[in-house]
Amino acid sequence: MSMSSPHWPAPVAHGPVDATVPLPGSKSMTNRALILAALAEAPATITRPLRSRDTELMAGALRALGTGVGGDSGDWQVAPGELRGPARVDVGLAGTVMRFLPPVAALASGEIAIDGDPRARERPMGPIVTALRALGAEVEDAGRGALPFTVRGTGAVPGGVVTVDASGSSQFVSGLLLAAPRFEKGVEVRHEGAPVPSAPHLAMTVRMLRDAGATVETGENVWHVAPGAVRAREWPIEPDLSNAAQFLGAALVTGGRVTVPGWPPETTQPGDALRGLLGAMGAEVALGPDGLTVRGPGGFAGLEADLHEVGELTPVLAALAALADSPSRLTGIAHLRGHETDRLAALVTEINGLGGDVRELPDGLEIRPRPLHGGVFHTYDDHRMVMAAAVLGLAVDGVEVENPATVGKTLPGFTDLWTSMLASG
Ligand SMILES: O=C(O)C1=C[C@@H](OP(=O)(O)O)[C@@H](O)[C@H](O)C1
Ligand SMILES: C=C(OP(=O)(O)O)C(=O)O
Repeated sequence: MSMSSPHWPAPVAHGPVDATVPLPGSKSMTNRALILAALAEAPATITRPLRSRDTELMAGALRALGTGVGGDSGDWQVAPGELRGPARVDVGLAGTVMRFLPPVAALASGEIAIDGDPRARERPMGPIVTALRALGAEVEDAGRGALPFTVRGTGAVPGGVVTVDASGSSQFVSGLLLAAPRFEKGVEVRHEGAPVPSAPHLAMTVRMLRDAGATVETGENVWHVAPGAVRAREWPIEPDLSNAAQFLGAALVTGGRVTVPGWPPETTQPGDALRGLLGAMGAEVALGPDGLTVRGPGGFAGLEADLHEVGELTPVLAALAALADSPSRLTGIAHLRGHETDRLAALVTEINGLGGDVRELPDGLEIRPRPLHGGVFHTYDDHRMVMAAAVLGLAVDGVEVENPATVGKTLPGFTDLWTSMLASG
């Protein structure tokens, strides 16, 4: 369970920010690297990993299965071991752990009991459970296709072809693919259903598998991973570009400048789409050797965008939209109802609670800017609700953020980073 903490008064910006904000590593890359390193033939190092609740949970889960994951606060040294139970795995509220770990547990011998936070039991899991069974693993649940469940491993999984409906989460596909080289026949995942969200995250899975020496072929709604060894290699982790959203957004809200150093010239991270999205809102965006610099011209426009591929950017973009000069329409994000919380409902309730005008659409949000007032902003154990609240607080006096510590899911030092950014204005 995440700890709750006293309300955080989100600071108002009293002038344009002018700051360089180095960011910790990507959650999505760190948790993929941990899985691939645990499945590899030899020890390897993950450099500049994210150390946060979600990644510590992944490290803990892999340790519980017999993997060595060492290193106090910086790099992680991963020593693959024989995967075995009995073990208990806590996935917290981490989508990457609840969807990526069970296929690894299926490779272990013994019973692996998997559970998480109360909300984790409500997040969609059915396609992973059904697919693992179809691939030859034994999974015992209460018939709900949800957490908690137990994987009874025999030390090997036959693998083969499986059809899933991954319209609810790309992580169903990624989870099956990441462990697939170690399945006896490899795995071919075929998707049937409404479109799979989060294409960049799928590209990240394929890229990192290939970086580990796996043979991966992809087509439309089909991914094939051949059986084979997973190569040990160093995993350098890029800064988390999705976690850049609120800092870069602060440049837009205050008419200031924010630079995020280390922004990769080419990446599979969805946060890279911020360049185009913030540009469409009127930001001046420059990618160079110093990193990504965003400058706000003063006022800024709303956004009409399909965020299906970059859903995790929604909470911060919605907060920006509430402060913009014109209305916004964010679509393609029905699947956010299954995220840390129902993000569409949470954003409507909390922004409207401050006097906003946000309406829920079948697949998104319509946001009409209005003068906002202070009040308590509830965060529903969702790190990105804390980030969204901070953006609103830049321009609205008296925003009190409930349980700010929940931001530690992916960015434990957030409030300090935020305060330092404002201090350097
Ligand atoms: O694979 C990943 O690392 C992720 C995939 C996405 O999940 P969904 O496709 O469920 O939105 C994203 O929202 C999540 O934050 C991280
Ligand atoms: C949806 C998110 O996380 P998770 O990996 O738990 O799905 C997110 O970080 O916005």
